[in-house]
Amino acid sequence: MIQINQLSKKYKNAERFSVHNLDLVIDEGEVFGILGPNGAGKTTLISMLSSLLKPTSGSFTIDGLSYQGHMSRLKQLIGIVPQEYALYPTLTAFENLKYFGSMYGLKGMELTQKINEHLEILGLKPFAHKKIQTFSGGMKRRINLIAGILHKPKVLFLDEPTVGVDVQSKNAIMSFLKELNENGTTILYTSHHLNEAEEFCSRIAIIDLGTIICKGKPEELIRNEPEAKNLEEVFLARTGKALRDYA
Ligand SMILES: Nc1ncnc2c1ncn2[C@@H]1O[C@H](COP(=O)(O)OP(=O)(O)OP(=O)(O)O)[C@@H](O)[C@H]1O
Repeated sequence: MIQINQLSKKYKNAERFSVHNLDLVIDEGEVFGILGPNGAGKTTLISMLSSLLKPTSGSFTIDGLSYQGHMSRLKQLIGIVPQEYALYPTLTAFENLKYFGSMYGLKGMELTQKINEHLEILGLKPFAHKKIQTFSGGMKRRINLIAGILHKPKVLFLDEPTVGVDVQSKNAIMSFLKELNENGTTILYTSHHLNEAEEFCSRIAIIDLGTIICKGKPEELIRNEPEAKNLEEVFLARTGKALRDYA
């Protein structure tokens, strides 16, 4: 479903590559987790795959399509839920979702129905006509998520979808994502919540300094790391305890 070949990104004036010669294959129907310390290159990788950022070198295909020459078909195929809110604070939840849906060619009754259906599932129906600026972080995360999936993408890219939300919002988001995956959406997701990733992902890659340092099923990674009892212990054993500050 996603084939990544020797993908690299070096930002202008940067001293080092943020993603370096990365190879990865993600199969249809997977929930694939990209984990790594701050600055490891997770957002850079997802932004390239989402066509938001141009690679320095290397290539990738999604469902057999490369971003060169297939941009509009690729955009229809993928959904993006970025780490930063992409919402307009002075518009209502409904107006925001109408805007995002229309960007993907949805309109009329079909769009209204889809918006209402998703607001209902994620517990936001009573707030449909309230402005986003009055929403809590958890509510904004759920709207951000709906904005990324209204067009029923085959592949969904999520950059830390549960950062800064309470347990209730986190549960609502995760059970929604599980259902999406069960209905056929392939998911690529980044998170710093290792327990969540251990439970949610079919496979995981731990990346550091822009390269993959290990990958596999969560249980395999734990089994292969001497003395590790969970993914957090694998993560620390593989990436070390030093702080990761670069600028
Ligand atoms: N626009 C940019 N210009 C220059 N360097 C950048 C830019 N964006 C990111 N970087 C650098 O690229 C590296 C990877 O950053 P990236 O945001 O992809 O990491 P990350 O794994 O998503 O981190 P986090 O967990 O903190 O979100 C970092 O060293 C960062 O400083």
